[in-house]
Amino acid sequence: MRAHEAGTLHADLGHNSPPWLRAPRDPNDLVTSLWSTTAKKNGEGALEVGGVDLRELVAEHGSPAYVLDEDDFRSRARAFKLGFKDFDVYYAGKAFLCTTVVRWVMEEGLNLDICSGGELAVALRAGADPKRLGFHGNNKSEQELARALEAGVGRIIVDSEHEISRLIELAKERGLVAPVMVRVTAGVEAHTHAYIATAHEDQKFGFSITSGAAYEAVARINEAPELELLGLHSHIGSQIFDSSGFEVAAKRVIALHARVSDELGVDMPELDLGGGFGIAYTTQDDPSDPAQLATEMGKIVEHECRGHGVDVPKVSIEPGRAIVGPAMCTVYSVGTVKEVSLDADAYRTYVSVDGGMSDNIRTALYDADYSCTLANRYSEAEPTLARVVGKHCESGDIVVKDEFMPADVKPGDLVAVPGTGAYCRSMASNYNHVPRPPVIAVKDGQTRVVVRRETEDDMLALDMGAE
Ligand SMILES: Cc1ncc(COP(=O)(O)O)c(C=O)c1O
Ligand SMILES: N[C@@H](CCCC[NH3+])C(=O)O
Repeated sequence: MRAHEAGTLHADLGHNSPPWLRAPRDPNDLVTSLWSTTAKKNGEGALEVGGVDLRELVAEHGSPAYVLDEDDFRSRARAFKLGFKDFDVYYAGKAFLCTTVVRWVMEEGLNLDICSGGELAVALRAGADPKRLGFHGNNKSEQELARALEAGVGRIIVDSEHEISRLIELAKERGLVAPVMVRVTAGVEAHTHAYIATAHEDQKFGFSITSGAAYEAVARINEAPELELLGLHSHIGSQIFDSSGFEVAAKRVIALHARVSDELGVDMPELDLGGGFGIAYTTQDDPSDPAQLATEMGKIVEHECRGHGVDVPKVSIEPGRAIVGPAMCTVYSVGTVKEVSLDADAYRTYVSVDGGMSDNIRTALYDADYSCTLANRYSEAEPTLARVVGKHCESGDIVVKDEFMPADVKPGDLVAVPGTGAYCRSMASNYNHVPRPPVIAVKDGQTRVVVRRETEDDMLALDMGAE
């Protein structure tokens, strides 16, 4: 390994590294704001989460593994519940869902947002009260809708005229009344990656307020005896820090809410402003705390409702990432380390780990930034700018684009990546027939496997030609 002086590495890479990256004084230090609350380095420099030394966790359960800090998850859920005390809080299960998490969510007094028959099945298997479920999706099938109706799901968020027709038929056949919200598009350009923004006009979700489609959908639902109109639903996107997007969306949605009251004489009892609250993946992200968000959102809603002369409806939100994201980290084992020359003086250190884009697709898909730390030992070595990559057959198989790691990082070391709770296990794949890692809950020095590691037999079980 070439020797480097801390502080010169950034210059070495020139335009290949982000301008905000600075070599840390000590690459062993944990940037605690990026980690779950119980994460710390012990006397030997090994990472502990929930009182569990990750060296021991890997010795027992193997790597890679997602490590879920139960206390952290519960305290973030509770912070939303308490911060948004006048709201209903729906945990967005798409971020990460398993039966254990459904039970934690219910125990902490939150409701649950689901968006497929599969997520509904997990919620029901966990014993969730169906009334506390909100069912999303732009293309729910007849079977999914029928199952939701029969189970008694508390709200179905309708997203198209076809779905309204489908639901009327299904409810009529069953002699039921379906409680519905209307997903509207507020025409907001949220400041986030294009693939995770959902309130601009040119995308697949919702009924446009601007075009009049949202008003027409509401009027149609209001006329249908098989449907109970609960209210409007807006979700502007994900990983959002700038509250102006929420403000503009809330104004437009409440204006529609008021128009419905004026012209149809219907005071819809509810209003959902969605999720999307950003978390810190690197030191560049500065998230707001739930109480502050609640105050800001509550003020906007009240101000707008007062301005329109309508009663304030029961407001709900749907945070996913902000609850589970920081509660999990992924621990990997290093397999190979390589120095790659970029030009005359610059090079990059590639640290290959035993997972990659199959357990975290976000870097490849959204150009997302992550950070990491050496998790099994203290190192005296100086920091070197490294790129943590996976084991897949893609050059875009990157887990952490840029991070300063001790220059003596070597095969057999453990590397842990914080902030992997949301949209990592839930978006994991079997690419290259790599089995998906387990989710291991940690608390008070104990581990509990809440989702076991996938095996080759699990994968081969689907292969009808296998013996
Ligand atoms: C309708 C809806 N609600 C809630 C969420 C949760 O978003 P986040 O995990 O960013 O809070 C999403 C995902 O973006 C969503 O589509
Ligand atoms: N999957 C996205 C979030 C969008 C979720 C659903 N609307 C992410 O990883 O950031």
